[in-house]
This record gives sequence, C-alpha cells and structure tokens, in this order.
Amino acid sequence: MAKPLSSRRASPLAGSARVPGDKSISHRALMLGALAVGESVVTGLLEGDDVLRTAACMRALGAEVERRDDGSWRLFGRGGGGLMEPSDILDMGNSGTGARLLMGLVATHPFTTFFTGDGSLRSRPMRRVIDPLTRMGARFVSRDGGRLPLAVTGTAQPTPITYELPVASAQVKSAIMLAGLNTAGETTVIEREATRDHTELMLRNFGATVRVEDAEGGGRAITVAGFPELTGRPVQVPADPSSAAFPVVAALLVEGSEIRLPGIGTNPLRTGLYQTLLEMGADIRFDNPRDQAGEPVADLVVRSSRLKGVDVPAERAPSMIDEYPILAVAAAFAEGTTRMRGLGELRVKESDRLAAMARGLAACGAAVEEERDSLIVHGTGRIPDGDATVATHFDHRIAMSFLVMGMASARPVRVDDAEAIDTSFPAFVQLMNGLGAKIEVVE
Ligand SMILES: O=C(O)C1=C[C@@H](OP(=O)(O)O)[C@@H](O)[C@H](O)C1
Ligand SMILES: C=C(OP(=O)(O)O)C(=O)O
Repeated sequence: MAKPLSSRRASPLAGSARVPGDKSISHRALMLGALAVGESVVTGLLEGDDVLRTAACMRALGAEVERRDDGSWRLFGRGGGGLMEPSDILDMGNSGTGARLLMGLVATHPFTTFFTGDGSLRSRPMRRVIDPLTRMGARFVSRDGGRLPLAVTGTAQPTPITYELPVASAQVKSAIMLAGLNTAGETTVIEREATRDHTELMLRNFGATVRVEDAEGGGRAITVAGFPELTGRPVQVPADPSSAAFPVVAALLVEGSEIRLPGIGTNPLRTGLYQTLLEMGADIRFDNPRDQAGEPVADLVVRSSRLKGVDVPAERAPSMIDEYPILAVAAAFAEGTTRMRGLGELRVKESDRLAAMARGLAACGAAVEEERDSLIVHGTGRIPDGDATVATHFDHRIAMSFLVMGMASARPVRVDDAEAIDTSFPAFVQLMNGLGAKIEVVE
C-alpha cells in the first residue's frame, strides 16, 4: 500500500542526530564477513531493507549471520570458496548494489543461483555485470535486455580477466573483484574515473592483497589476488554521507538552523556533494576528523546559508552520484543557475532520477531544464511555491528530496509514496521531525 507523506515549512532545525550506517559499506561488511574465516562483528550496520536482504542472502549462502541484542551483527564465515548453493531464489528487493555484488560473488562458485527483485530492480540493466562475469566463465540466463529475474551458474575454474569498465560504476568494479577472490591468479579492473573504493579498503582490512596502480592511458588499475585468506574482524560502519545529505540540505535551506551530525563518512570518493555545497556558499564544518576501520569520518556542523548557483563538472559525478536529487532541491533555493552534467547514469537508478527531479521541481514551481544527461536548475533566490504532489516511482532518494523541499517551500510538498525510504533510511521521518521538521502522514 502506498504511503503518502506531506512536509510543510519547518521551524529552524536544531540539535544533534545520528544518521544510519553507510549502505555501501554495510553490504560489503556482510559479504566479506560471510567469506572470512572466523567471527566478524559489525557495529553501526544500516538496518534498511536493502541491507537486510543482503544479510538474508548471506545466510542462504551458508554463513552464520545474527543480530545481537546490543544491535551489533555477528557473522561467522565459511572461508573463501565455502559458499553453498541457496535452496531458493534470492530476492534482492530494491537493491542494485546487493544484486550486482552478489552476482559477482556467486559467479565463481560452482552452483546455480536465481536472482529477482522488485519492479524497480527488475527494470535495471544487469548486462554490465553479466558481460565481464561471463568472460570469467559464469553462465547466465536472464530476461530480455539482461534484466532480472536471472539465473547464474558459477564456474569451478574461473579465468582471471583484465576488464576496463565501460561505465563508471563501483557496483560493476566490486562484482568483478568479488568474483576474483575465488579465481586463481590476478583479476584486474581498470576504471578511467575513480569510483567509491569501499570494496578495496575493506578487502585489505580483511587481509586480501589489493593493488592500485596508475593505468596506462589514464585512471587506475585495481588488482585483486585470488584465494586470499580473509580473516574475520570487527567492522565499525561510518554514518552514511548520502543519507546525511538530506538533513544537511534541510539545515542549509531552513533559516536559522544549526545541526550537528556525528561520525559521517568523509571518504573523498563520496564527498562530491559536500564540495559542491561549499562552492555554493554553504556553512558546513568538518570537526574532529578521524579514521574508523580504514574509512575517514568527521562530525558535521551545518548552519543555514544563502546559496548561489554553480556549475558542477561532469567528472565529479561518480563521487556524488546518489546526491543529485537533493542537490537539485538545494539549487532550486539558490540564487543563479546550477548546471549538473554527466548524469546519464541517473536514468538507470531506482527510477529515472533525471526525469523524476525535473518533473517534481517544475510541479513545485522551480525553473528547470532536463537534457539527455544534464539537469539545469534556474534558482532565483526566492522561495519556490511547493504545493504539489510529487511521484516518487518507489525511489527513496526522490521521496526524501521532496520532503526536504517541503520543509523550506512556501506551501507544503506531498510525495505520493514514501515507502521506499525504508530501503536506506528507515528512521528518516523521526530523525527529521526530531530536528524540527513537520513531516506527516497524509490521511
Ligand atoms: O557500490 C555501491 O555501493 C554503490 C555504487 C553506486 O552505483 P553504481 O555503481 O551503479 O554507480 C551507487 O549509486 C549505489 O547507491 C551504491
Ligand atoms: C542507486 C542506489 O542504490 P542501489 O543501486 O543499490 O539500488 C541508491 O541508493 O541511491
């Protein structure tokens, strides 16, 4: 059943809030914990639907995975190559990351795994992982266009490959690296544009050898050596900078706000939005920078700010790919034009995010142009009207972006269905309302 919500002008946001764990790191912690020998304890795991599905899949593949009373997760792995054939279809729900990374993992195990997902995931392209994994020796049967549902029969004798990514995608890179773990020799991925490196960092933390070198012709070559001895270990998941983006932009837009968000991940391959907001004139401080299990984190202090429009270079897209919807909202309140380019990948996320943002912003009274792979928002410095009901297309980031829009618009903004927020940020409404937002269920 759809869950419509409405968001109206908020009082100044104030206080400190704990943003949930990083979704990308949570998926990887469950996967590597399940592959390692011995016990891994994961604290700060995101308990959103996407990640809970990965937890269920790791169990279905034979690992011990349990949530403990103190909220931490204990994994007991079977060691590399020790996964078992799941006895039922793996339903990845809404999660592109879960689906693509797990396809990589099982591609070099000699059994057959069936994958499906919700309506959104079943429409997303999987050929980007099917192609390289087929070259390694796995066999796939999929729906037309390489869509889910699909079956993969893994190979017992995988071929190590060197593969240049045709799209900047950490999911594709990670799928190949995970397949490389159970492959004799060295598996190399070449990326021309750097994408998030959580797989590389966590693999090293668990004891694998991962080499990162300059690639001939630009970019980097990432090599994983087969059959590493992964050893169980503690993982402390940082708070998710992609989720923090929503309270951050809300605090920037609602006059008189000042909020504090502790322990947010600041991996430079994830912080393109923050760099862009600073260029727009945002008052964001990064206090107490430190390292947490191989990932950098800091406490964010955000004060409301007058923003100006900027040009966001296409090269920055991989470091902020999930943040364009909320950046587009910020741009609608800024003075001047914000041009966001190189956004082709946004069309194959949980929804066509370029189209969803352009339509939603226009409905809220903002001046916006949608091009094939760009979004241009003409801010006037005046507060947009709001007073619209926006279609979210079961996309969590579209839903959260327009609820933030409603917090600072002249009149309320409604979203037709906020259910998908549970995939990445289950306590979003409570957290925002705790800071001073006015988000309510539409009766
Ligand atoms: O590797 C990951 O954890 C992710 C990579 C990105 O996807 P792509 O690899 O498709 O760009 C991102 O959009 C997604 O939310 C998480
Ligand atoms: C694109 C996203 O996730 P996924 O690809 O894992 O569905 C996202 O969280 O914005």
